[in-house]
Parts: sequence; structure tokens; C-alpha cells
Amino acid sequence: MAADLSPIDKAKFVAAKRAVEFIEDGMRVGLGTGSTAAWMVRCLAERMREEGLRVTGVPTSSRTAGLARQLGIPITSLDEARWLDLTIDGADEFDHDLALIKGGGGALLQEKIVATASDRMIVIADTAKEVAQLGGFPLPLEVIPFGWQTTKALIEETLVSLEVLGRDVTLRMNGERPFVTDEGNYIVDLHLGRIGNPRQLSLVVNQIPGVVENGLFIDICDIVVIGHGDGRVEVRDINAGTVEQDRVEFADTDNIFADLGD
Ligand SMILES: O=C[C@H](O)[C@H](O)[C@H](O)COP(=O)(O)O
Repeated sequence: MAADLSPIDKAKFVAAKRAVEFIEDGMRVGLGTGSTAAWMVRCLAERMREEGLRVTGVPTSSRTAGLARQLGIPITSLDEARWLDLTIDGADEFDHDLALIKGGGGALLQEKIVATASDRMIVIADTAKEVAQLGGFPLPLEVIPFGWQTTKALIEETLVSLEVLGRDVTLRMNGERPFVTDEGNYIVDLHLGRIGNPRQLSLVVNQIPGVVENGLFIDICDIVVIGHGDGRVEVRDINAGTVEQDRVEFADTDNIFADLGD
């Protein structure tokens, strides 16, 4: 079955498979959202089945909660867990400081809260997610529906005042209607091309009334696990300053691939 996967799915799978090795018995683990994180949830479920590993998951979206329930992973709320040992999540982009853009799937708010409430955050990604400078991927901002057009105009003014080059700001749609997050908010995407100063941008946009949070994750991610389609995996630890090369085998994974459907 593994042979039927596209190289990109194989890359996501091997990153996820390597990352769940960081999970230890009894841990409280933040479960990220998106196609890469869904592989991680499947790999975690497999470890729990095969090794009797006991873990409590805190999902970062209704989608991830649904998948975890389906696979029999016990889940709880962040309020119940309070603090987590580890969060494993995907990303839309990461740079060499492990600053991230997240929120391509609209889950950035819960993801940021959960990752910030964790001792460590591990990002899992395929090689295409690595960039020299953030911003090629549109930066999502979660905004309150009330007065969103005013908020959007204020965001545009802010980009002008920051002398940011790309200033195209679009409301994310779901067909004919605005996309609505799990928190009942809208998302506006900032098509910037490049972000010269992510830290400044993150601080400034979060000051705009109506903006709930933005998709820049700075100084939050500790480790990135980068998967390749041929099974190679690279583990970069920003705090330890280490880079480890590894390999994940595709053998005996049919029980994971059997429930594919994300
Ligand atoms: O809102 C979605 C999340 O931030 C995802 O982790 C991110 O968009 C990456 O998703 P994927 O693994 O599907 O590329």
C-alpha cells in the first residue's frame, strides 16, 4: 500500500512516523491539524495499539478531534490538561530559525494556543515547506466577523505604514460564503510574497482591533522533522543546535494506510 502513495505523502508519513518517536508513555500531547498532522495522529494510534503506549491528546481542531476519536486516542481539552509535554503539528512554511507560517487549514488560533502551552513543539514537514524567507505562502489572520471589512481596511493601512511590498488582503472563502474557523471567526490571507521582519509584523497586526491572532509562529517551534519521499528524514533541533539524518522504512505500515481518507 505504501508504494501507492505519492512522494509527498510518503514524505509527510516518514516525518510523522519519526516525530511520534519523541512521545513517551503518559505524555499529554498537542495534536496538530492538516494533512501532515493527520499522518502523525495515525502513527501515534499505531504506537498506542502496538506498544500499549498511553497518551492523552489535546486536538487543535474539530477535524483532528474527529480523527483521534475514530482511531481510539483518548483526548481532552486544553483546560483539562492545562500544560502539555509536547505538540506535534505541520506548517505551511518554516525558515532556518524555525519561524513558521501556519493556518493554511484555518486552525492557527487553537494551534498557537496549544503549541505555546507545550514544553516542546515539533513541526513535521516535507522539503517543500522549507523557505529562505517566510511570506511566499499567504499569511492567515483570524479576525472577528463583526466589522471584518473595517478590520481588513486597518490591516491594509498597517501594511502600508510598515512599507510591506505585497499588500493584497483577501477574505478566505468556503464556496460562496466566508470560511468560518472552529472559533466562529473569519480568516483574511495576506499575500505578501516575502516578510522582511516577521516578529514586527506579528506584533503590529495583533494590535489591530478585530484581529484575534496571526499565523506567524516565532520562537515556538523547537524541532523540525523533515521527510523525504524516499524515506530519509532529517531532525533539526534549534535549541541543541543538532541535525540528525535518519531513515524510516515503509514496511509493515498497511494498517496505517488502511484508514487513509483525510
Ligand atoms: O491550519 C492548518 C495548519 O496550520 C496546518 O498545520 C498547515 O496548514 C499545514 O498543513 P498541511 O500539513 O496539510 O500542509
